Amino acid sequence: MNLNTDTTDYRCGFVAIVGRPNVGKSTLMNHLIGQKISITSKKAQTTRHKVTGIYTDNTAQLVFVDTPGYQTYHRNALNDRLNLNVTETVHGVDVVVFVIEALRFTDADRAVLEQMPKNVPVVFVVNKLDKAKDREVLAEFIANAEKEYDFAATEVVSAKHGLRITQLIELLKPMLPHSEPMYPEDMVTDKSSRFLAMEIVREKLFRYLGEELPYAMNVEVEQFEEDAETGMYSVYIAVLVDRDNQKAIVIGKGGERLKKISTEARMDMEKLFDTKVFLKVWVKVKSGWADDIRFLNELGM
Ligand SMILES: Nc1nc2c(ncn2[C@@H]2O[C@H](COP(=O)(O)OP(=O)(O)OP(=O)(O)O)[C@@H](O)[C@H]2O)c(=O)[nH]1
Repeated sequence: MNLNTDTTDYRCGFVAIVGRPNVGKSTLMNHLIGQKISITSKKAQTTRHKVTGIYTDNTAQLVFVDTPGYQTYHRNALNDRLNLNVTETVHGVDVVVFVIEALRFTDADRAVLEQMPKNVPVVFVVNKLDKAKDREVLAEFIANAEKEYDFAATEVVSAKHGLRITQLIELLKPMLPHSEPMYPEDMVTDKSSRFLAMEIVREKLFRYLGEELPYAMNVEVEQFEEDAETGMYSVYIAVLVDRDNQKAIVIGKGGERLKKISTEARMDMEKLFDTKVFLKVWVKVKSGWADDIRFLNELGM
């Protein structure tokens, strides 16, 4: 791409994607930037870290910050930290994208809206358009939902099916300040490979553990090395759980589950990093960690 960034017309700014768990924020961001960097799962509350995705074209650069789902139950140190993260993220951005599911506007959605700063435009994005077959019902739903907040604009999309994503980008552009791009044009994230490797393993854990997955679980990169000669990566990742029986669940019968998780994670990493990857994943027991603020700090959360 040849960027014509010396004109004063170029726009660049920060966009926060917010919404209650499971409305499709991560899926939306993946489509917005055209690459899978934020993890998605059928289960709620999978995004624990702020992930930055960057979209660049000839007229604008949109820097997306993905926020963890807003959760009002299960209060512990970890969730307090998550909620703090949402509030911190929406301050200091140029536009907020508030995502809901088509035909569902719940109290949890309202709770997220209540955190919006008054001086930042909020774009209302109705996701899962594919689930709203009756267009008249959808129009009525949107008209009612628009009464809940003074939105700057409204857009309907299907993140999963990649519908109307371009329209959303075009809608957001004029809301950003005139500025040169902040990041190089070929950059899609400012997260390190180390972080991305961890996110990939977390995604596989959520995918393969289903309902058995305890929320009190985290993933830690113990070692991440690139061979200077071959370019091959060696990645050592620990999965931290609360109890021995949870460790057994993650490992699975005869080690089958952990093997599947590791193999798929390695394949995803090889695609993303465009090199061969040696990956070792193991499970460690760490009791009570979800309530240990100092430990959260050590994890960089
Ligand atoms: N039918 C349909 N499903 C979707 C759409 N977008 C996302 N989903 C599904 O909704 C579920 C949740 O998507 P995520 O992107 O993980 O949601 P999230 O808001 O990031 O969730 P948290 O990380 O829990 O905050 C996944 O199963 C997605 O495949 C869509 O446009 N249509």
